[in-house]
Amino acid sequence: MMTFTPIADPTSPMAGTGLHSIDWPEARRLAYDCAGPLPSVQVPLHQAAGRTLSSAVTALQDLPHYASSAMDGWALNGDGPWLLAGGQHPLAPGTAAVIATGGLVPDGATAVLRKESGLVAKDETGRPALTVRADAKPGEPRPGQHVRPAGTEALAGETLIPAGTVLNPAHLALAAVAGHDQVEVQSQPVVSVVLTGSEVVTSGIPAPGNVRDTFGPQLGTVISQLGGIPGTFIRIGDSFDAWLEALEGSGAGSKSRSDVVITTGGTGKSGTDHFRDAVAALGGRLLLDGVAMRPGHPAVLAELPDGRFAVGLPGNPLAAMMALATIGAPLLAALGNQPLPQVRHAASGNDFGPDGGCSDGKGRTRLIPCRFLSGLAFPVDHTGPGMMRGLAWAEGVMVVPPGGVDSGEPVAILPLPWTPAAATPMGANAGRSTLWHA
Ligand SMILES: Nc1nc2c(c(=O)[nH]1)N[C@H]1C(S)=C(S)[C@@H](COP(=O)(O)OP(=O)(O)OC[C@H]3O[C@@H](n4cnc5c(N)ncnc54)[C@H](O)[C@@H]3O)O[C@H]1N2
Ligand code: MOO
Repeated sequence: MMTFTPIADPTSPMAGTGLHSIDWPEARRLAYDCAGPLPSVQVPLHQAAGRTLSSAVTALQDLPHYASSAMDGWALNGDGPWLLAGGQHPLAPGTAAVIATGGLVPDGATAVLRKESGLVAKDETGRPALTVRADAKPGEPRPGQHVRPAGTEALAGETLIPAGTVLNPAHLALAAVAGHDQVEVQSQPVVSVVLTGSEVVTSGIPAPGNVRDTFGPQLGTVISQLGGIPGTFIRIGDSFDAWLEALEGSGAGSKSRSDVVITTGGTGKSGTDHFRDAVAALGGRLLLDGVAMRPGHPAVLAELPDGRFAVGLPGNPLAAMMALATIGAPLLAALGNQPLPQVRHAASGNDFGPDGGCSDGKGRTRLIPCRFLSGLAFPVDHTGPGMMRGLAWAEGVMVVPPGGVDSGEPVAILPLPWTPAAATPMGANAGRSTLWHA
C-alpha cells in the first residue's frame, strides 16, 4: 500500500520533501496559485479565433475611412440635369460622374443617383448629360442619398474590442477592417505529454499483460478544452533514463519547448515508477505529492528548474483523468490567465457515507462520474480507477466530500471539459459550501 506519510518513511522517495497528501480543494487551489499568467503574444488574425484579447483593438482610422457609394450609379453635385464629368475632383456643380458600389465619392458630390433612376443622353450641345428618369422614386436624388459617409461605424481611436474579449470570427474581421494585421492575445500554455509504460500498446487488441493506451486518443483534445495547446507527445517505457530524457525533452532550448509537461504512469512507488526521482535528478521540486482523493490519489505536481510545470498523472485511466481535472485544469487556467474553473452543484441522488480514509487516517474526497436525472446527480456504472466506460457516458463528476453526503443534499459537481457547465441542474455556486468553488 502506498502511504501518505513519506516524511516519516526514510525509504520513501518523498522523504525530506516535507510534502504529504493534501485535501482536494487545497490541491485545486495550490495548482491554481502556483502559476501566474504567461505573457501575451501577437498573433496573426487567422490564428486568433477563440483566444482572449489582452490589448484592446481600436480603430486605426475612421470606419468607413472614406465616403463611399452604396449603389452603382452616378455621383452628382447639385440639381440636374448634370453634365457627365470625366473624374474631376472635386466634382463641379452641375456635373455627375459614374460610380460603382463602394467607390470613392468625390469631394463636392451631394448625392448618388442609382443607375436604374438615371438616363444619359446627349444634350442640345451634343454632350452626354444625366437626367432623372420619369419612373425614378419621388424625390430622387435626395441630398446625401446612397452615400455612406466616413466615420459612421467608428471614429479613429475608438475602442472596438475591449481587452479580455474571447475573440470570435467576426471580431477578427472587425480588427482587419480597423486596419490590424495581428492582435495581442493571452498566451496559452503549450503542453507536452510523456506517455509511459512498457506494457502500453497503441493499436489493435492487446495481449494479456499489455493494455491499450487510453491517453493518446483523448489527451490532445482535453488539453485544448482546458485552454492549453497540445505540444509533442512521446512514448517511453519504464526505464529511469528514458524518463530523464523525456522530461528534459521539451525544456529550454528545445525546438518543442513547452510550459507544462504531463506524464502518465510512474507515480507509484515501485521500481518502475520514476516521476519523483526524475524530477529530483533534474533539480526540480515537488509542489504537491498526493491528493486525498480517489481515484487519483498518487497525482504529483512539480516545478522544473527551467520554469516548466510537470504534472504526474497516475497510470490508471480514470484516476489519471480525475487527477487532470483536479490539478491540471487549475494549472492551465492560471497560466492562461483564466479564473479557477468553477465547481457547480446538484442534489445528490444517493446517500454516501463517510470515506474510510487513507492509511494516514485522512478522509478522501471521492470523484465519481455521474449523470443527471430529474435534477439529481447519480453515479454512473463502471467507475473503477482503471475504467473508462463510466466516464465516457458521464455528464459531470460528483465531488463527494470525505464526510459523505445525504441523498437530496447539494453535492459539488465538476463539469467535464467536453460537457457544457450549464448542463448541471443547480448551476454555478448554488449549494452549501464555499469550500468547493472558486
Ligand atoms: N502497492 C501499491 N500499489 C499501488 C498503489 C498503492 O497505494 N500501493 N496505488 C495504486 C493506485 S491508486 C494507482 S492510481 C496506481 C498508480 O500507478 P502509476 O502511476 O505508478 O502507474 P503505472 O503503475 O505505470 O500503471 C498503473 C496502471 O495503469 C495502466 N496504464 C498505464 N498507462 C496506461 C495507458 N497509457 N493506458 C491505459 N492504461 C495505462 C497500467 O497498465 C497499470 O495497470 O498504482 C496503484 N498501485
Ligand atoms: O489513483 Mo488510483 O485509483 O486511486 O487508481
